[in-house]
Amino acid sequence: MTAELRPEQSGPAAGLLVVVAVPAEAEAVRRGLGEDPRVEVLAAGVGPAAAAAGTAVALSRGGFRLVLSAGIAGGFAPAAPIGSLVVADALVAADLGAETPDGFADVTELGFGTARYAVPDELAKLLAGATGGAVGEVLTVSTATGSARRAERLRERHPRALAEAMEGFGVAEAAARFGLAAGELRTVSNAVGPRDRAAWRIGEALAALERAFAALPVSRLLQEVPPWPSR
Ligand SMILES: O=C(O)c1cccc(C(=O)CC[C@H]2O[C@@H](n3cnc4c(=O)[nH]cnc43)[C@H](O)[C@@H]2O)c1
Repeated sequence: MTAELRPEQSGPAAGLLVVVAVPAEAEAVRRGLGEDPRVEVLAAGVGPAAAAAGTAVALSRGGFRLVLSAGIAGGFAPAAPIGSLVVADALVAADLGAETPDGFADVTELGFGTARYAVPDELAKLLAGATGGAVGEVLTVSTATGSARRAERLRERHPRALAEAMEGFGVAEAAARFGLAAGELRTVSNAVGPRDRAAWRIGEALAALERAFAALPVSRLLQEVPPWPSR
């Protein structure tokens, strides 16, 4: 079912929670999945804070074994062209930290916790095998990249990054509080870099998202992925 965020809602005993940002992404995911009572789809809002809050409220109702962050994303060309699909093997908070005289320092370097959640190998392999997606890091930012220079800095710091979005790390933080692994599945709507909304291909990315979820091996995901996140 596609859930709005209502804490009092007693959701189904779904095993898989799929968290997206906006209703258009939730509709694409649900079109791909069809009516599967084992899966709940939540449009939690844009950005890591909304994603974390929405995920935590949903998980507090119980019954979930696995969480996926999903939706459209910016791709780092040429590895992740527009319309392609990306499977995360790590969810990385790319702008959670501080500017220092020596450049950006993330929260881990500052001594304040984690900036990275690894995805269990079983999960990344199952998602990639079923969808054909490229496997690499997916960056989470609170401010979408809008320049070539920033895109270049992100690639220098994260050479395995394939995509940039705004929710995955928030989803993973909430999932970890409930002892659950989180993965991320993104379809590329635009290139990470200078702001060019005319170049965005949101419809193409939403169609690719629907196809990815039509191929999702829900039973295997729920049976074969370990419950604890690995960092
Ligand atoms: O108005 C702009 O120039 C602009 C540039 C990048 C992203 C946005 C968004 O409003 C993104 C909102 C939404 O979509 C995901 N997304 C898609 N592409 C990107 C991206 O290049 N960088 C970060 N997030 C992206 C994101 O997960 C949000 O849910 C506007």
